[in-house]
Amino acid sequence: MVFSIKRRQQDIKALKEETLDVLIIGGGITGAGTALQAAASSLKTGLVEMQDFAEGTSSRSTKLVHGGLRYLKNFDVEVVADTVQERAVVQGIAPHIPKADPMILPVYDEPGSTFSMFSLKVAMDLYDRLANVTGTKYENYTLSKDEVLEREPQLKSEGLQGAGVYLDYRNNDARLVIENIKRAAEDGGHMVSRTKVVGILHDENDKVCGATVEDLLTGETYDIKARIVLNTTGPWSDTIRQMDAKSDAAPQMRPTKGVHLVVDREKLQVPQPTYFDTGKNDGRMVFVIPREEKTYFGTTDTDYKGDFSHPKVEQEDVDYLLEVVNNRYPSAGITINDIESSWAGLRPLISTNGGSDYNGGNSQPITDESFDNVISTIEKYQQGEVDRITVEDALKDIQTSNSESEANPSAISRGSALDIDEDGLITIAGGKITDYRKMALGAMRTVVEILKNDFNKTYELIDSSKYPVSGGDINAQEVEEETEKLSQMGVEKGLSQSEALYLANLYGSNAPKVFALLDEVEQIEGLTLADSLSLHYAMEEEMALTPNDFLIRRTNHMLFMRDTLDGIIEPVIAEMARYYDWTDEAKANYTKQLETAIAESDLKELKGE
Ligand SMILES: Cc1cc2nc3c(=O)[nH]c(=O)nc-3n(C[C@H](O)[C@H](O)[C@H](O)COP(=O)(O)OP(=O)(O)OC[C@H]3O[C@@H](n4cnc5c(N)ncnc54)[C@H](O)[C@@H]3O)c2cc1C
Ligand SMILES: O=P(O)(O)OC[C@H](O)CO
Repeated sequence: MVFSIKRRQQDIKALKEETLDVLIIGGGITGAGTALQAAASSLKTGLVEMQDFAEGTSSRSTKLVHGGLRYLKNFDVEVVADTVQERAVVQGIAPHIPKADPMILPVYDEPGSTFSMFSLKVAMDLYDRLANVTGTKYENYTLSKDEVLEREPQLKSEGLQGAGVYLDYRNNDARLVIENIKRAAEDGGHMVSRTKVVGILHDENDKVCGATVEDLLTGETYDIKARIVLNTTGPWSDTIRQMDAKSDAAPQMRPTKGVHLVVDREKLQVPQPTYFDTGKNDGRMVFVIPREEKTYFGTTDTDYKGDFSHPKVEQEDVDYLLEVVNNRYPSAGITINDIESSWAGLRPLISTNGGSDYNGGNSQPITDESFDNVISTIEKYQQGEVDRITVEDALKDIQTSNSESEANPSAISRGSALDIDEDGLITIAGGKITDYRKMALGAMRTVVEILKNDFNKTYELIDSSKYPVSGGDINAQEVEEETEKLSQMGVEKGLSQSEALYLANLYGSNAPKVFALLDEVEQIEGLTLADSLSLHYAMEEEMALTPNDFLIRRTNHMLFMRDTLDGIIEPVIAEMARYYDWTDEAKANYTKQLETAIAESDLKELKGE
């Protein structure tokens, strides 16, 4: 399958001429996952994305596939139940992407601790039980204070009580999006980036029947006709609904900004993903995660009102995260000058989502007393000391705290909501990357029901829990062995072992297609052979239209390989200019765009450089 600028032109032609079953607005993980299920189920499917695929929130996450252990404190059990169970499903359909990587959660005796050692153990047991991890090699366990310090000698020992260790997964968020998009395209979906919805179309009955879009590469606008329009624009969800003149939906989104900073691993050595309270009694927890030869940490969680396409890292974000991390790792002494790269993203939170209802509830966070009472009651129930009624009574007696959630974004549920407006526009917003498939399934069930009832068109949905994304056709139980075998195919084609393994890890079952490019692609001067192949694969099979697309979202060069980035900018731009036959002006514009992105990621302005 070719997924290049040539395919883009074919898809645009089809979008102008066909009436789609479903038009999806937004090419982040929610839209991509929905498009995969729609196209795989043979619906006439189109998706338009105004930026690059995943350029919104879905490339700016903490890059975990996780259940959100801390959400249990808000008693968001349904969100945790859905997400923690989905981890294994996502790993099963995209085995080359999420990787099991147990999280260590140190507990300190300080005001506002999310967990005590006791409640942490019960929460981890609940977490494992919800995900059927109990009794497996990844079952949770606790560590004494000394055992924690043995693993993490840089960690602050004062007040440390011990730690819990429980299963979660690290993820490549942007790659998960593009592999969903590629699979949808392979199955006949028309997936078009740099195409912005600028209007919603209605029929004579004031029902939504498509959208007007602008091709941001050519400036052309055209109409796309569709039986159903699905709004999966995350933080922009209200913007789309407000664009719809027939929609009377009240705004529901409460986007909050989250920032991550990256330092060299030598600066901050953690053996595995580490997750702890900020120590500021603010209801926040922060991750510190090893990735390639770096360590990244985050996040903040602050209400945001700026340009959704361009959330920036501000001084107060840096100050906050440095204070938290230097407090937990006193010997690290990290300063802004140690920061090599960074990113900021917007959570698509739903403001009414205060608590446990997975699809948009409205309870508030519960008091510590209620939380501890429920935890101890569950513990007694598990020991057989009390019956189910007692547990149910404890749940019924939950007292919610004087609602802090107006002030505290971290107390807002990470659940999602699916809304259908009067004119038929469907919006699915909120949620997380981890439960994207379930969110998409919820949307697709609604879509096929409407197609059947209103258009007499019947479709059977595929089982998306077993339908691999592009690159996911490898045995999920033997990822390492299969990746090793794939890499050997690269070695046989002349790649070094390390380059072949790098490409096999990145592309999964698509790696042989990348290796096959060796028959037609010469090593580009200034690039490794692996990067030469990767760049051509990104342009021919992953719709990488700009240097930023390749260096930030198709690979980790910008964020986690900053040391070598400067040396490859020139040859990457030159090869893309040649491949796309850019004018000098276009080449200058893309160069400027990349320089700006790098300067922002480096925090050049904040460093006073
Ligand atoms: C700091 C942070 C950390 C997080 N960490 C994690 C994590 O580790 N694990 C996890 O599971 N979740 C995490 N999340 C949550 C997760 O990232 C989001 O829930 C998810 O990415 C939202 O995806 P989406 O597709 O709904 O939105 P987006 O990814 O934002 O996609 C919406 C898309 O719509 C496009 N769009 C908007 N308007 C238009 C228009 N008019 N026309 C065409 N296209 C348009 C935008 O360009 C954008 O690409 C985190 C979020 C943040 C902010
Ligand atoms: O939404 P939060 O506060 O759990 O933060 C997101 C994490 O960084 C990873 O999901």
